[in-house]
This record gives sequence, C-alpha cells and structure tokens, in this order.
Amino acid sequence: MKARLLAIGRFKSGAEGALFAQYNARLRPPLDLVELPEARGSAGEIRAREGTALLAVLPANGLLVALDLGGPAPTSEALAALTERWEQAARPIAFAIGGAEGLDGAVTARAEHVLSLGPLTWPHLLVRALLAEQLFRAQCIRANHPYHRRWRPA
Ligand SMILES: C[S@@+](CC[C@H](N)C(=O)[O-])C[C@H]1O[C@@H](n2cnc3c(N)ncnc32)[C@H](O)[C@@H]1O
Repeated sequence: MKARLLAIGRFKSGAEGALFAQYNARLRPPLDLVELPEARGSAGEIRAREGTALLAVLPANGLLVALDLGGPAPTSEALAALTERWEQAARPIAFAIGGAEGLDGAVTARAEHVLSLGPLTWPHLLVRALLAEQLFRAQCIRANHPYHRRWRPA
C-alpha cells in the first residue's frame, strides 16, 4: 500500500527514529514520511495550527486516516481488511499523527477513518513505529505470512 505519513515533530537522532526506520523498511513500499514542525501557542492554537499544516499537505482527493484515541481500535486482522479497502479506493492514502496536544477536530472530521491503537496514550514519535509495524503486520496477514500469529485466548 503506497501511503504518506504526515506527522507533527521531527526525529532527532535516537531510538524512535531507528525503530521506525526498521519497520518502515519492511513495508512494500515504505511509508513516505512528511514531518511538519511543532506549532507554538496555547494548546488550542497549537492543535489548530498543526491541523491546518497537516491538511495543507494532504492531496485534495487524499484518503485520510487519522491516528487518534477517539477512534475505534481494530484487531490486526481487521486493520489488514481495512488496508485492503483503502487500497481499493485508488486514492492517495495519508496517515496523520498529531503532536503533543493531539489532532485538531478539523483533521479527524476530514478523515475517512479515525484509527486508535488502543486506549493508552503513546508518545507521537513512537506512534510512527507502531503504525509502521501494524501496517507491515497487515501485509503479512494478507499474504498469509507466518510473521503474524493470531491472538489465541485460552
Ligand atoms: C501524545 S499523543 C497526543 C495526546 C493528546 N492529549 C490527545 O488528546 O490526543 C500524540 C499523537 O499520537 C497519536 N497517538 C497517541 N496514542 C495513540 C493511540 N493510542 N492511538 C492512536 N493514536 C495515538 C495521535 O495521533 C496523537 O495525536
């Protein structure tokens, strides 16, 4: 699945960047990372400014998936099915990850899908790697590759 990852903040040299690079390199094709600077101001101003910047780099016909705790948290198998549906739309796909203050309502309202990675709040730079890993896992699920072992409740 060819997709862009629109993300607030920049990797400094460090563990989060290395982890993202490791999983992103496994994706065919890798995500095209677009980093946008953190805004300044009150929490609301930051969200609004960063939201405007995120939407400005989204193609007009882009299919936007917003990473936000407010969305449904699918299983990995359900996410794999969603990626298939997103690909079938034949539109440029973009994932958006907010900054420390989270995503603006304008971004989640514009999104076709709001995706939660569960109810825990993760650091935004780490979410990039979590998303890349889950997209790689989704590719493996769709290809029946043994990387993914289904959850087996006792
Ligand atoms: C530190 S979190 C922001 C927390 C902020 N207080 C909020 O209300 O969203 C930074 C970004 O990481 C992503 N993120 C963090 N945890 C997440 C989760 N469990 N599911 C989906 N996205 C998450 C979201 O894109 C969020 O905007």
